[in-house]
Amino acid sequence: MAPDVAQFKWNHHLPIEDLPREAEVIAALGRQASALGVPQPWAEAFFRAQIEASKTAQNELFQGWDVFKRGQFPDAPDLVTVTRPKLDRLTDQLLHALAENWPVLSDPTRREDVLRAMHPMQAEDLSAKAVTQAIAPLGR
Ligand SMILES: O=C(O)C(=O)C[C@]1(C(=O)O)C=C[C@@H](O)C=C1
Repeated sequence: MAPDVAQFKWNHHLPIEDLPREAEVIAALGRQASALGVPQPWAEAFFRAQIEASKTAQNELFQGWDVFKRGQFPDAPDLVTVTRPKLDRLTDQLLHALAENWPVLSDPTRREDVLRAMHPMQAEDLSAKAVTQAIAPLGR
């Protein structure tokens, strides 16, 4: 999703960081998480990490586009009507997956297993920095 978000922001010369949006997303997720049995502080830290990883990925894209003086992306989807609703659906799925797997995620003796299970993420189209940020809460 980060490239869709970044392309729209590039086209419209918008900053990558949107703190009011972050606060809104985190507050809503914290409430929903606790209703599903995932402690609110843990859920907030987890989703904050996903946001940090997203900003890292977007900044890395911007840096490359700056170097090559990239023009507009003609096919960038609209952030408000297309990409954010998609992100919201994905985030909701992620929240339910966390709730379902909470017994394992909250068991300190399973921490190594959880981190090992995240290894395939390294092969995805994300920098090591973004991956490390995204999975950090799982090792705490
Ligand atoms: O919705 C955006 O504008 C995004 O870049 C996504 C996102 C997020 O991960 O939720 C990430 C960074 C912004 O500061 C706000 C939100």
